[in-house]
Amino acid sequence: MLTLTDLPEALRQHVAATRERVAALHAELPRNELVVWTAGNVSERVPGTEEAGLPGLFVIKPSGVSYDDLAAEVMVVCTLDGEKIDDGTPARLQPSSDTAAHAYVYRHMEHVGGVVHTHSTYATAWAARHEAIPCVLTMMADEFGGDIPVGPFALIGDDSIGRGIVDTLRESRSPAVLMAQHGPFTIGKDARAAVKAAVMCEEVARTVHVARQLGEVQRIEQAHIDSLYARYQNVYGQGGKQPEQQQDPHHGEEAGS
Ligand SMILES: O=C(CO)[C@@H](O)[C@@H](O)COP(=O)(O)O
Repeated sequence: MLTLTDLPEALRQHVAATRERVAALHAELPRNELVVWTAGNVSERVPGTEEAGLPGLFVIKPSGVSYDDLAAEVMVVCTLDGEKIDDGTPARLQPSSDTAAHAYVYRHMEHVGGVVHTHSTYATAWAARHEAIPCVLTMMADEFGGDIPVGPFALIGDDSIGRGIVDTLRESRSPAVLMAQHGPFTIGKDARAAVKAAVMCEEVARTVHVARQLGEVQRIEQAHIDSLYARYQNVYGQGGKQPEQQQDPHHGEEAGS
């Protein structure tokens, strides 16, 4: 078993910083009303392992622990096979029950640095119906680049959920997938981006549901979706990229391709 204290100092510092980020980001789940009790989790890939010639690692919350108690020192460090390393936490402290799903995503989507899972009400209601959320809002085009897809029903406990997430998201620009009759999983370049996608996923799930109560909704034309997505992903905010820097952040290709 890999032992944290045996790792190079630089990597130990990366692990410590990742633990701090993942612990802090878990507070965003109840703050944004995405979870009840402990029903949600955040993980982030530890940077620098490849450079050190070591196996990939990621940090995830311990299973079933209250968000009030999720300090950095109880964040669990796992290999990309989902195995807990000797990370300084008590041996009895088990990683999230979704660790296998997060690990599968990290093994099969190298550009992904963060994964989030919630059971947020409106997104989970769409998942209960096995129904993709149609791209009828500019905010959906901005953040999801189209519809939010549905993934297959899969039981927890092996690679089934992770495989369903990856197989679905590989066919979509969306950073969110609604796993049928379970709930949303989101990805991002880091854990913060994945938490943002989870917040936006619940927001648009609610808005589109309300709109459909009022009447028919109409999907935005694909050309407009592509244009909105390219702008938001590459120009929005303070970090506007120059044309040569622009790419699709979820898939590493040219935006809009
Ligand atoms: O849906 C499930 C369990 O069925 C989990 O996603 C949820 O309860 C969160 O579990 P963890 O506390 O992360 O182990």
